[in-house]
Amino acid sequence: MDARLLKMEAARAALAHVEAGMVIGIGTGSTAEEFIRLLAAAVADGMPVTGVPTSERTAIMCRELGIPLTTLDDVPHLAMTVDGADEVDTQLRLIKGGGGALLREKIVAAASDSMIVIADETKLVDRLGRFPLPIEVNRFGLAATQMAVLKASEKLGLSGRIVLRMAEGTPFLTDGGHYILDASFGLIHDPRALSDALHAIPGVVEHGMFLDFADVAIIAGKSGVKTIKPTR
Ligand SMILES: O=C[C@H](O)[C@H](O)[C@H](O)COP(=O)(O)O
Repeated sequence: MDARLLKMEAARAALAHVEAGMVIGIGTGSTAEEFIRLLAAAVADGMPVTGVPTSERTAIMCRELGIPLTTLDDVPHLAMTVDGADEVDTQLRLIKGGGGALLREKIVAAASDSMIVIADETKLVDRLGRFPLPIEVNRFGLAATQMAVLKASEKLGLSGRIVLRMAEGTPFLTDGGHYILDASFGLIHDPRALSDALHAIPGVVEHGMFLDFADVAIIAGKSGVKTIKPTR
């Protein structure tokens, strides 16, 4: 079964959690886009649902497909958010931000009663860190922030390349107008310590580790769809 079909299966299972009248967060990325297509079909069939998009890219797709949208300014508390991930570990800690949407995704997830993660089985890992960690940083003082990230990670015994994400020859800009540093630290032994260290750096806007966010992960694999809940 190809990856797209698996993503669709996970998205289909997530749609079963959506109830009429809900306002839900809508994630970003290729897996979230499978969910958006299915949600749009449900809306076209008369299901009253409103979405809060986690990126401009998601907003554009939702509008094109006729999903009604609102913002956290109008609805600051959501029933749930459905989103993909770059990595999911056994405790349902995530790495997100491969598409650069991590900040809005985290804000929306934090405003939601529950976060449902949808992914194909290639995203499941024993320990986070195979996927480079996206770190969203303010454009001001980039080199100083990059050095501070390096020093903080070295203190935690992590090493690896930290590179500025580029897009078509220029630095990639997030929806919030920030840069992304992609940090290839390798396996992250203590995600909480790294999270705290990154949050202590003034130029760091947010990082892509989602710790204690996901309530359910719906993982589609060759042998079927399974639902994982955190052990915390
Ligand atoms: O910034 C992007 C998001 O965090 C995505 O949810 C994540 O990168 C997974 O994307 P995909 O479903 O395309 O693998």
